[in-house]
Amino acid sequence: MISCRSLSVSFGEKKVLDRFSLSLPDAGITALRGPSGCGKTTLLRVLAGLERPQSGTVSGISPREIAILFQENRLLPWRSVGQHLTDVLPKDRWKDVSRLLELVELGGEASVYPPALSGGMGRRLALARCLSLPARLYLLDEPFAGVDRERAGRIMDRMRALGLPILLSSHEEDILSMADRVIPLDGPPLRVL
Ligand SMILES: Nc1ncnc2c1ncn2[C@@H]1O[C@H](COP(=O)(O)OP(=O)(O)OP(=O)(O)O)[C@@H](O)[C@H]1O
Repeated sequence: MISCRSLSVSFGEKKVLDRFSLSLPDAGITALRGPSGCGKTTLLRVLAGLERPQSGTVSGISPREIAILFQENRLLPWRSVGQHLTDVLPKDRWKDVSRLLELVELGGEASVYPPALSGGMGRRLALARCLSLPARLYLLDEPFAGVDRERAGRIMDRMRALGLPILLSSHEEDILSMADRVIPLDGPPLRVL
């Protein structure tokens, strides 16, 4: 089981995580809930090994087994939608490109370039690229920013059907209500699931 125990992170005087604990099941969608600035991204970054906590431990997974979707899309304007996936997939998995694009409802857009995508389309491309990476845990930071609720719901259902282990952050109740379980980050200091 993937878990973190008693994580504390401060930036200067500011305490962002205070002895935070969490256990994640092997499959399903877990959502972190909390207002802007409460530490959702910080927790994802600690799990991914991008931020070192002042104390506490992460166990059951190594950063190399994690794929992360950052809050920024980080798309390349000179690579098409389809190329964003072939750039990260090994050649023997290029056959999966259409399935991944359909998962995020970009099936007809493989030859389009990022400047021609809407904000929500760009977000869905970044999500498809993240999901195309092999991983034991997918960390998705606000995966549905700019994506309408109905579409986000359909995409969540498809991700759930694939059995992908996902930890996502959101402050939108609509998105949180579609997760299998929700962990509040704005509650009491020690939380164990
Ligand atoms: N590298 C850093 N240096 C200083 N302060 C930071 C740093 N990273 C995060 N913080 C602060 O830590 C707090 C939590 O930030 P974090 O990005 O984790 O919040 P969040 O819950 O993900 O917010 P949002 O929903 O807006 O993305 C904020 O007050 C932020 O300013």
